[in-house]
Amino acid sequence: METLRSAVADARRIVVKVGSSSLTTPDGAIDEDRIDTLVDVLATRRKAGSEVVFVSSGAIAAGLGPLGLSRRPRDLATQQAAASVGQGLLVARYSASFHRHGLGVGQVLLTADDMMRRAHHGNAQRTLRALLRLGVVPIVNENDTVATDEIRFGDNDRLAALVAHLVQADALVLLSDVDALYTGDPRLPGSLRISDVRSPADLAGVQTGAAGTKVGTGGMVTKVEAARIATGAGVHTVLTSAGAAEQALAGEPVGTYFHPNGQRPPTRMLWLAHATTGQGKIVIDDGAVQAVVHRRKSLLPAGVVGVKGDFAAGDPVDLCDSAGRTVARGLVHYDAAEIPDLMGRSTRWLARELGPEYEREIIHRDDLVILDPPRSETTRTAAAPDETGDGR
Ligand SMILES: Nc1ncnc2c1ncn2[C@@H]1O[C@H](COP(=O)(O)OP(=O)(O)O)[C@@H](O)[C@H]1O
Ligand SMILES: N[C@@H](CCC(=O)OP(=O)(O)O)C(=O)O
Repeated sequence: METLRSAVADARRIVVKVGSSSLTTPDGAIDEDRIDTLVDVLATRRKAGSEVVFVSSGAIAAGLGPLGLSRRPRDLATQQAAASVGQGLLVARYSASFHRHGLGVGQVLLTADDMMRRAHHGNAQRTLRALLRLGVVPIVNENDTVATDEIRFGDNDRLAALVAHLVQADALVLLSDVDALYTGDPRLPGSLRISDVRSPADLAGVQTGAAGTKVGTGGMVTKVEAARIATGAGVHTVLTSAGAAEQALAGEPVGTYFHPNGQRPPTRMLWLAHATTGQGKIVIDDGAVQAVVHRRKSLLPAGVVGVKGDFAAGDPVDLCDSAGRTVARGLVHYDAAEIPDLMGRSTRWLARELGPEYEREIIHRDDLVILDPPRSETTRTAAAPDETGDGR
């Protein structure tokens, strides 16, 4: 059944993401022909009246050639340097390519850390809306030069899903070097194309491997996760190859179509759940699990039984139950070093003994997101391949 694919063709606001492998040549240069072909499709859609937000990877890959590097570097600083060189070249190329159609572009670089903080989140949303209103095509990437290992996405698939939610897009199209999701690694015999995913149950038994090239990062794992985030927020999602972009945007039965299956939750909470990594852990007792998870209350010092890691007030931290499962994530109001003196105490006692400023919650409920189902490990899923990664 392909009928809902027409929603992609009809989408008034659409996010299109393209991966590094579809934009650059194996020797680390920008593939100008492929960029022009893709831009032709996006520009045509824009001129037909839809608002298009373009999430493009490829900064690191495009910086490799000019820096004389043959592979994605191992260390973060050199990756960031490559991104700094490549991002400028990439956007210059896009700018020239969209200019052929009389369209302007605007560069938008985001960090996960920024997006979950209320003020920054609002700024990014306003800027993207203004760009769309002005008829410009926003070109989004992670702000690689400032994102550190702890806080960065690494892959752009989840970033695209969260941007789709941020701009309230109707559809998300993920373009890669593979034409669809397969039941297993498409390079292996016997793997079959999956044309529709209606719910997570349709993914049972599907083998999603790591990146297939030396420049891509997330592989299918992050694309499927991105589709889950987007469809869970009501966004129609298609995964296919960059070469099939035109057909995908036209609602034709190419690639894999992920049916929307949820409502839009508050955007900032989505970023907190999917874009951040807990900078430490706070262990809470069973009563606090009940209060926070089931009754959606703030976390008070009385329910805290342990603290791990070295975080500062304002950081995202994971809340763990006594079995060690991460049940929630939130922006903490205290430094890690302050918490041992507070835990187990009532806020009234703390205010009396330490002063009124200690009457505040450990995490306010407005800054808390419940992780359902609970996670046994931290959320990072995408590990960037380095010089030891397998190239093709
Ligand atoms: N089940 C699967 N279905 C499709 N592709 C898969 C699957 N498992 C692993 N892959 C690999 O994932 C790769 C795409 O991921 P990646 O290299 O990160 O792309 P991009 O740079 O476009 O983000 C494909 O080239 C393919 O080899
Ligand atoms: N922000 C990075 C994205 C890294 C990356 O390789 O992402 P992807 O190709 O989408 O798996 C860049 O522009 O190089």
